[in-house]
Formats: sequence, structure tokens, C-alpha cells
Amino acid sequence: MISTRPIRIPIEGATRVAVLGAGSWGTTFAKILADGGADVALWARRPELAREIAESKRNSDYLPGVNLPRTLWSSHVIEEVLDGAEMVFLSVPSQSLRSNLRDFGSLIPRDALVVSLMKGVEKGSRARMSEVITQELGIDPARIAVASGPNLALEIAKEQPTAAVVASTSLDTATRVAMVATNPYFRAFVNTDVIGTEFGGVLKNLIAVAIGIVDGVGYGENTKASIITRGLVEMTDFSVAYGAQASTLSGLAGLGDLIATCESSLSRNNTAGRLLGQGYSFSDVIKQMNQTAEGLSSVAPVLELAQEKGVVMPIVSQVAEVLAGTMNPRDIAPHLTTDSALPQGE
Ligand SMILES: NC(=O)c1ccc[n+]([C@@H]2O[C@H](COP(=O)([O-])OP(=O)(O)OC[C@H]3O[C@@H](n4cnc5c(N)ncnc54)[C@H](O)[C@@H]3O)[C@@H](O)[C@H]2O)c1
Ligand SMILES: O=P(O)(O)OC[C@H](O)CO
Repeated sequence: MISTRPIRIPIEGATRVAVLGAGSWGTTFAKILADGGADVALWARRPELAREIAESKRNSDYLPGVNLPRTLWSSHVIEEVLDGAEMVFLSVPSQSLRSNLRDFGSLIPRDALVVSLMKGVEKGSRARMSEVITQELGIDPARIAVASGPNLALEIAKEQPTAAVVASTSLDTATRVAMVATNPYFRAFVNTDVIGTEFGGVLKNLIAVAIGIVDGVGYGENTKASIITRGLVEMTDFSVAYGAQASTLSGLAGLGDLIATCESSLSRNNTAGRLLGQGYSFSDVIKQMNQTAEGLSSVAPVLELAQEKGVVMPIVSQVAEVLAGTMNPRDIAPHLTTDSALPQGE
């Protein structure tokens, strides 16, 4: 049978990139890259979605009302998308990354840079996404980068000005990726603190769930500001215990993302928390969410990692209790941050 799928027309002189995962962030990031001049192929699992993106330049399920760049091409055939890729951006749910890489990792060109756009920790192994990539692809960490920051997909897809950070143990890799991921409405900074950049993205999700919970209960701005501020302390203590630089957590990947995610009703983590605060059970919330809320899966591995290093995370622990149904959402509170009755230093 003759294929009638749209064919890819190479863009001469442009960096050839593949984006794997055509959900809200994968599609938005593909737009960022294409608007920056890259030659972008986007992998969608469903053929009908790949066709809609390639032909109509729309992804109506995930980014309603957004026009995608004319040059953006999409396919459900992974071999076609990865063919000749100089950079590969990964945007699938964190819990599926390992099995995805087992399926198609061997098709990633040997010299390509591999970039994680994800903000989760794997359950069981407790691995960060860059660690899963290293383990499954067996490549030099200097060829791996992670991108993070206050990056709510729909706002960026509407071309609202935004900054992000790209981290790699190799500054050269971070710089190459950041240059491709920069356009008139999106600016990527660089650093070499992969641990802090990744953990910032993971941990802000958990604090955003807490904010959603208290919002759902009906508490106001004092409670939320207290949770955000004390949450940043938990994020920083945890990340530093694992080798991050504290300054990364006060940057775009930490405080920046914490503010965006805690303030926005676009955030899936915040939304999931709000439903919990309104009295829905964890299983009801899972049923209602049709997009990835990474925080829900990351709570358990984060608390296990915290315990290993003796880091105290009262807010994240309370989120875990609300998820487990052992704490009434009304009782989640920033003042329950110490076992001691004595006042603590801030
Ligand atoms: N949406 C955002 O604003 C945003 C911003 C920054 C980072 N992120 C991160 O990006 C990652 C992806 O999130 P998203 O918002 O695109 O999620 P999403 O739910 O919108 O899309 C997930 C995509 O992965 C696909 N998928 C689901 N299960 C899969 C599997 N088993 N194998 C392969 N593909 C599978 C889905 O079909 C979908 O295309 C998450 O880690 C998220 O934290 C999201
Ligand atoms: O919708 P969320 O909660 O996954 O958050 C999206 C981004 O991570 C915000 O930076």
C-alpha cells in the first residue's frame, strides 16, 4: 500500500532534532525548537495525532487553539523521527522512560546529545531521569543535558516570554542545547548542576500539590506563602544533601518553577492537589487527570531518598499522608514543620 503520510522536507543548514513524546510539553518544546530555526521531528505514539501535527499543524488534544510552526514534522514511526538526529529531546512520563529507552534506545544516533525535559523520579530505583538515560543508553554523561524552569506549556505555546535553564556536566553540551532552545519568546540559560536542576523540577511538583490541597480546602494566601517558603527550604536541604548547589534552587529550576507551578491553575500537580483538598480520594483524582501529574508518582521515592540522607521534609510527608488518606487535607499546614514544641530557627 502506498503511504499518504506527509513526508519530511529537510531544512538546509539547520540542526536536526527529534522530540519524543507529543503531549503538552513535548509538542510545546518542539515548537520552541522549530521557532528557533531547528529542523524538528516530533514522535507521537498515535498515528492520528502525528498526522494532525504534520498536516494541520495542530495538537488539539493537548494544545487547543495553538498553531504549530509550518516546518514542524511529526510521525508515529520512531525510526523516521530519530533518523539523523543530532539532538534527542525526551518528554514522556518519567515512569515510562526506562521501558521506552529499552524499546527504542538503540535507534538513537550514537553521537547525538540526549536531553531530558521531564520532572520526575523513577519509583523503585529512585533514579533521576538523566540517571535512567545513562543507565539505559550507556552514554557519557557529558552528552546528556536536562532542561527545566518555570515552563507551563500552554503559556509558552502562546509565545509568552519565558526563561529556562539547561544543565549538563559539560558546559559545552549545555551551551549547544541552550542555543538551539532559544528563540524570540524563549531564552535558555545554562549551568553544570544537573542534580540541582533535576531535583528542583521534581520537588516543586510536590510543593505544588501541597498548595493545591490547601487551596482546595479554602485556606488563603498566608498559608500558601508559608508553604512555598518552607517548601523551598525542604527542596534546598534535600537537593544539597544529594550534591546540588544551593544557588540552583534559588534559580529558575527551583524558586522560579516553584512560583509558576504553585500559582497557576494550568499546573496539573496543583490541580491534583486542589481536587484532594476538595475531598476527592487519590484514586478519584487519578481518574480525573488526563495528563501527567508527576508529583503523585514522585512522593514515595523522594521520601525514601530523604530518609536515606536524614533530610526532614514535613510538607512532602504531609502530602504523602493526604495521598494515602491518613491525613485530613484540612490538617496540612506549614506550622507542623517540627516535632519539637520549641521554636526553631527559620
Ligand atoms: N506540561 C508542562 O507544562 C510541562 C513543562 C515542563 C516539564 N514537563 C514535564 O514533561 C514531561 C511530560 O509531560 P507532558 O506535560 O508532556 O505530559 P502529557 O501528559 O501532556 O503527555 C505525555 C506524553 O507521553 C505519552 N505517553 C504516555 N504514556 C507513555 C508511554 N508509556 N510511553 C511513551 N509515551 C507515553 C502520551 O501519549 C503523551 O504524548 C513530564 O515529566 C512533565 O513533568 C511538563
Ligand atoms: O503542569 P505541571 O504541574 O506538571 O507543571 C508544569 C511545569 O513543570 C511548570 O514548570
